Amino acid sequence: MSSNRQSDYRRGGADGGGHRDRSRSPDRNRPRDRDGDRYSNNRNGRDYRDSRDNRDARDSRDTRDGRDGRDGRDNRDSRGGRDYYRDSRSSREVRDRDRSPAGSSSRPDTEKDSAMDVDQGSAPLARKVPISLEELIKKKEQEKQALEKPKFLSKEERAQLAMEKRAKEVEAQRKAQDLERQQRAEFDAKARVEVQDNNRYGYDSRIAARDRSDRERERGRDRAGRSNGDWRKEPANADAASSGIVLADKEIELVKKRYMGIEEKERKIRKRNDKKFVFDWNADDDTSRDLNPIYTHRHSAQLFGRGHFAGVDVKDRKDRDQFYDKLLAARRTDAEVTRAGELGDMAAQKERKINYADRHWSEKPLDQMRERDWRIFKEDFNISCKGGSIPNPIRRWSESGIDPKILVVIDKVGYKEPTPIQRQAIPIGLQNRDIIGIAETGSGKTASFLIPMLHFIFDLPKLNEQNMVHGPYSLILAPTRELAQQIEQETIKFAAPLGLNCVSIVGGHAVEEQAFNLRNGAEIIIATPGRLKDCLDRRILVLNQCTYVVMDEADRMIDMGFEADVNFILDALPVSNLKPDTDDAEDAHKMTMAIGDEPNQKYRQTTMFSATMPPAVERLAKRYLRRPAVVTIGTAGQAVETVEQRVEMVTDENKKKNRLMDLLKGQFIPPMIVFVNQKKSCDMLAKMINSTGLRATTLHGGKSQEQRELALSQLKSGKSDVLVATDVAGRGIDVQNVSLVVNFDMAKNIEDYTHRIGRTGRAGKSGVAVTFLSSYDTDVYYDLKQMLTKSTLATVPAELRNHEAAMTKGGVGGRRRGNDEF
Ligand SMILES: Nc1ncnc2c1ncn2[C@@H]1O[C@H](COP(=O)(O)OP(=O)(O)OP(=O)(O)O)[C@@H](O)[C@H]1O
Repeated sequence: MSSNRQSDYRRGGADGGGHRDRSRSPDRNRPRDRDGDRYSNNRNGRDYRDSRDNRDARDSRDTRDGRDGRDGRDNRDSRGGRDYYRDSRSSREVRDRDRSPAGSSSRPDTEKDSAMDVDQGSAPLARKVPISLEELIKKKEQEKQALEKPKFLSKEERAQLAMEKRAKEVEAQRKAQDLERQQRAEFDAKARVEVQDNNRYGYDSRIAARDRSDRERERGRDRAGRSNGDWRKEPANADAASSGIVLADKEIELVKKRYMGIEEKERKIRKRNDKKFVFDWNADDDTSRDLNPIYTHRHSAQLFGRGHFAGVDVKDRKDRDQFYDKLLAARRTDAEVTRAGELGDMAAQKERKINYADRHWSEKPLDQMRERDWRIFKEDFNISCKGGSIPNPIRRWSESGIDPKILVVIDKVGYKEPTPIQRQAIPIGLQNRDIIGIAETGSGKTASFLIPMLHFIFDLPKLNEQNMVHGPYSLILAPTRELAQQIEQETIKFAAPLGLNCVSIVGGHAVEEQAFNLRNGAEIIIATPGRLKDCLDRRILVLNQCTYVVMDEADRMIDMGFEADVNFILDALPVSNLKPDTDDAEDAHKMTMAIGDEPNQKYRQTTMFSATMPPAVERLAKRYLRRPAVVTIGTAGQAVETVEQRVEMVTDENKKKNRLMDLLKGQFIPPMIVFVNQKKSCDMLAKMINSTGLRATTLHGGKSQEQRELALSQLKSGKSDVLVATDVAGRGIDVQNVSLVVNFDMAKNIEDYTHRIGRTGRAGKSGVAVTFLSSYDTDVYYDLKQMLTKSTLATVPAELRNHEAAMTKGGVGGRRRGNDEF
């Protein structure tokens, strides 16, 4: 071994002993360069690359060999002057490694080192002397200091260390895997043997599975008993538990979240108008599950028997209730039982009483009707009234207090139930009070004044030779001949069976003829103002004993310029029976009594009825009516709700005609009425309609009375399909079952419009009214718009709704004919 060393020395020359060692060392002991290549085995040692590692290695060798003539201390100094330090222990390891192949010394490292250092520092190898104690201590001290110095590793060294560490880890992992693989292989082999055995002995795999699950559960319970007693948690932790780690649910969730990337629910951002309370924590943030024991022992519903609600056994509950009932009953004394019975009876009686008192008015006898019932009753029929003490309305004809003979007639006529206006106006009329009655078209106003009038006349002495010369007992004024005649027909229906005589005095007929009709006297006269005035003027008729006056469609009479005539007629009435303008006029008792000593003398009763009551009528009312009761059904002046109002904007005359024909030949069933504003338009349209196959007839002021009466009777009898008329037929004309009214020309004012469309939808039946509206009708745009808006069966066309003239009362572009003009 020493000869080897020597030869190495020789061969190495100036390269030094370090090089000798290297040549002998196996490859793995060679230092590596930065790329990991091993340095070449350079013989002369001069070709070493000038890498830091090489320099380190060379330095360390030079230091040991002392060939460069410098002592070890210098070397150490020079080493210390470099920008890095080597761990003294590492140095020793390197030295040991270099020396170990030589195996020349068995001395402890420290000794060797000391010896070498002494050799290197002071003398050549031959003069080796033992190291002194001081030096040894000094050396130890130096080494200790060196150890305490901070150590800095180069990047390569750090990489080397990391590589070694990783290699160790990989090795450990590989070993663990090998072990696991081996265990599994053993387990599989064992399981195969077991399965073979089981099959051999017919062991059912399902039983095996069940046993296995039983065992699992048992194990779970044991474990749960040890921990917190919640064995249901165990399966979730089974894997962890098998590895000796029991994780809480929360921890498992966190682990999952970390490794499986469970998405965090986004926190709700509270909006301004959102719910009042928005909690800014998630359900997951609730820690009560971990901390509160209530969650560890959750309650599960206990169900008893089939069909019972969770946790409630109905039968059991019933039994228990019965038990307590029996117990309470047994404890009660006889006196208590009797008292309880009495109290129960009293309560039941009280309830019956309340229920009885609260019955609907239709279930109560008249004498049990309370103020509240009458209020409800009036609301039910939309009745409103004002003016003094108003009697209660009529619920049934039988309760009305009307003379039974009249009731028989009413029944014969076929009026089963009174209409709303009849319910309120008749009892007021029977009290001999003055009335203003306003109700929609076709609502039975005629009977409202006829029935009290007949009742009134019944109290008066029968007309005979002596008293008939003083004229009729009652007078009905109507604006048009047709209406007067219609009222006459209606009156005859009631009066004739009662033995009362009625005569109409209207224009168009010879005065002589009417005088002839009056020859036998008449309790009731129905007249138009003009002709009646004529008759009064001519002394054909006197009104000396007339005590009941009706002005039907009073507003129309004024509208037609009859106000002066009406005044003349009313002034012709006797003044002796005028009501006083005091509270007595509202006193029913005083008003029904005879005046003074005259047994047949009664106060004059004056009534006015219409569907519309414009302010001008009030002037008339103030002059001739005494403390009238005003009865209104629904809203004054409103069109009847049974009429569907349609408005079409058609200006062009030809288009209007075409549209009219479309309507007449459409879905509507005759009779139908077409209103125009001019007489000539009536004839022209009737001709056109006749040419299409429909039968049309006309009614206007230019026709003879016979022609007018014929036209109306033809329409009523069904001989004509269409009546083309002016406003002459607009008021009060009652033709049954008119299905369609067409305003070919819009009426001049809203009142006329209301009466025109009221020819259909009468007596509770339904009808349609179509109105052609043009730019010439702006005067009525506003009122029409208001009326359509109020109706539930009408729609306002956009052209009308947005029209300038419909925005303000009176419209634009023309002056509205005001009521005060008359
Ligand atoms: N109580 C009633 N029961 C059944 N039908 C009735 C009743 N009262 C009136 N009528 C009928 O109703 C229709 C309309 O009656 P009426 O002509 O008196 O109405 P109106 O209110 O005077 O109408 P307008 O305002 O158009 O003159 C008539 O055919 C009449 O016979």
